[in-house]
Formats: sequence, structure tokens, C-alpha cells
Amino acid sequence: MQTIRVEDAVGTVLCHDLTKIVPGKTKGPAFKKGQVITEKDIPELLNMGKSHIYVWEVKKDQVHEDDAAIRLSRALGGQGISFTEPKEGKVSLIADFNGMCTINEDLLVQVNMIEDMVVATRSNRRPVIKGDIIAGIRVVPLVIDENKLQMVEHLSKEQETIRVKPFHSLKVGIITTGSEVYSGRIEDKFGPVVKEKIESYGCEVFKQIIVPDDVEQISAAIHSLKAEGAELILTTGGMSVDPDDVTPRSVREAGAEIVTYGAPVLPGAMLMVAYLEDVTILGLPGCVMYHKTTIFDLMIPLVLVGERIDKAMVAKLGLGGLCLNCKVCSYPVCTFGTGA
Ligand SMILES: Nc1nc2c(c(=O)[nH]1)N[C@H]1C(S)=C(S)[C@@H](COP(=O)(O)OP(=O)(O)OC[C@H]3O[C@@H](n4cnc5c(N)ncnc54)[C@H](O)[C@@H]3O)O[C@H]1N2
Ligand code: MOO
Repeated sequence: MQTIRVEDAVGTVLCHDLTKIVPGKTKGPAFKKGQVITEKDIPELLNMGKSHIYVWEVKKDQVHEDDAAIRLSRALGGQGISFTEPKEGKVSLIADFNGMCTINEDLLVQVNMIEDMVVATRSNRRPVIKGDIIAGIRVVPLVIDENKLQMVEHLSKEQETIRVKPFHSLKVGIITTGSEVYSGRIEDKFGPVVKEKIESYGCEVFKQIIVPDDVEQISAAIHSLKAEGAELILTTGGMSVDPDDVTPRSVREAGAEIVTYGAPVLPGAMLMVAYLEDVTILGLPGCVMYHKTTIFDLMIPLVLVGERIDKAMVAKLGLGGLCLNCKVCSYPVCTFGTGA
């Protein structure tokens, strides 16, 4: 901290707020801590009775918090991210389009291990919409060492830490299994739930096929949807342990590569993920029809950004994989399936 004459203060950084009072009119900070004094501020400071002020001496190897916050956000923010103006050393990162919030967790930890900076993000792999705040980046002191910024810039040279992966609008086919639905004994309630949810992400359901619990017919339906150009096939029902639950067997017999049958998520334990060449198949258990938020919600962002799901990705969902059935569901702003 240094005391200098106001006339010599241009380009220096204020150490504290300066309060202006006009009786009967205003009282509040006319100048903010951390503010860089410009030429036009000098008369105003003199009018406020300040002939000397305390300033930070910004040394050659130090950077002002606002400039530093800009540099950090440019280093850490990648695809699909815009930046707000810095304010008190903080920049917010905003989603440019609808997609999946994608955080490089290892890099995030490495950056947050460096002193004097804070990077706080949303949970990883969550759906976000255009305009959502994805992260806040703050420099803690008024000035920060240049070498700390360079460390971050070096770490993020080849990898993006924070980005939004865009959703692709996929062509979706639904196969509704269940002899009770096929025969007309009960009305199909599963198809509409699944259709509404996947279409809310911008996909198009081009066809729904209703079949009985029959391996040959379910397999044939998978092949016919694929032949018609389906990029994502959703099967409903028949996923459990009864003798009539033949959907997993049908997916296997259709020749698909099975990634998992079962997921450590409740509701959603009986999920199947499979690939028939480049077509994703999700076998959705009965709970997806009944519960508002399930394993289906956790899978959708991954599928729509084109990530190939593997067994380890599914296994990781166990931590936080228990839906708490809150009275008012706030998904995706909750811990469900976040690994927390
Ligand atoms: N012993 C065990 N039993 C169950 C397990 C388990 O691990 N061990 N898992 C449970 C879980 S978790 C779920 S979820 C369900 C899975 O159910 P399914 O996918 O096999 O569903 P279905 O048996 O086909 O049907 C259940 C129920 O829902 C009705 N349904 C199905 N499709 C439709 C439709 N399109 N429209 C209207 N209603 C539909 C169906 O008639 C049944 O009443 O299994 C647990 N059991
Ligand atoms: O697959 Mo069931 O999913 O947990 O209710």
C-alpha cells in the first residue's frame, strides 16, 4: 500500500472504497476498491476532498484482478462459452447454446490448487440451456502474480477445462414392448412419456412400433427402425426378471453390442445400453414411465452430444445415483447422478 497525490494516481489501483455523500441525495461508494484510476476521475476525487489516496503498487510481474480474471476465463473457457465483463475480479461463463456442461475435472482441481484464484462450476455432464451461467471465475486479491496466470495458461494449452458440447437433434424410434399393450388390454402410457421427454431436447420421434413380449418381433423392430434411419432407439418395458421380460435378450439377439444391463441408479436399475453399429439403443425399464427423473435423464445428454457410453461411465453414476424423491423435483439442479 502506498499514499500518493491524487494528481499522480492515474493507472493505479485503489485500496478501498471511497464514499461520496451529497446531503439529502446520495451516500455510497463513488469509487470501488480495486478500481483503476483514470484521468477523468481526478476532478471527481478532488471534488470529494481527496488530495491523497491509498493505492496498490502494481509491480511489473503483477496483474490487476479484472485483467487477471479475463485472462483466466479465456484460458479455461472453451467451446460454447461467452464471458461477462469482469466485476470485482469476477467473470461469469455463459452457455452460448443448449447442450451438456462439460468440465475437465482433473484440470479444474489443478487450477483450484493454485493460490489466489477460484473456479466454481456447475456439475459435470448436466444439460444446460443457452444463457445459463456455467461457471464463475474469481481472482481473490486485488493483484495477482503473473506467473500464477501463466501456470493456468500453460495447463490449459491443449485441453479445454469448461465448455458446452452442443446437442445433436437425433432421429429417434421407439419400440414399446408388452403383450398387454399390444393386445389393447391396456392403453400405452410409456411411449408418450418417452416421446415428450426426448423431443423436449430437440429430437424427432419419427416412429413408434408396439410389439408383444416376443424376441423375434422385438429384434425385427430394432432392425426395421435402423433401416429407416434411426440414430437412437428407445425400447420400453420388459426389462426385469419375469419370464415375459425378454427385451434385453431381444436386443442381444438383434446383434447389438451390450455395454451394460443394469445401472447403479435408483430409479433406473434395469437400464440397458447397447450399440448396433452406430445406433444407440437404450432399454428403458418401467420406472421411466412412472418417475419424473430417472436414469433416462442422465443418459440423454451423453447420447445427444455423441459420447460413446462405456461401463465405467455408468458405474460412476452410483455415487449420487439415489434419487431423493424431493417433493418438488429440481433436476438438473440437484445431486442426482452427479458423483457427489
Ligand atoms: N425381482 C425383481 N423384480 C424387479 C426388479 C428386480 O431387480 N428384481 N426390478 C424392478 C425394477 S427396478 C423395475 S423398473 C421394474 C422393471 O419393469 P419392466 O421394465 O420389466 O416393466 P414391465 O414388467 O414391462 O412392466 C411393469 C408394469 O408397467 C406396465 N407397463 C409397461 N409398459 C407399459 C406401457 N407401454 N403402457 C402402460 N403400462 C405399461 C406393465 O403393464 C406393468 O404393470 O421391475 C421391477 N421388478
Ligand atoms: O429400473 Mo427400476 O429402475 O430402478 O425402478
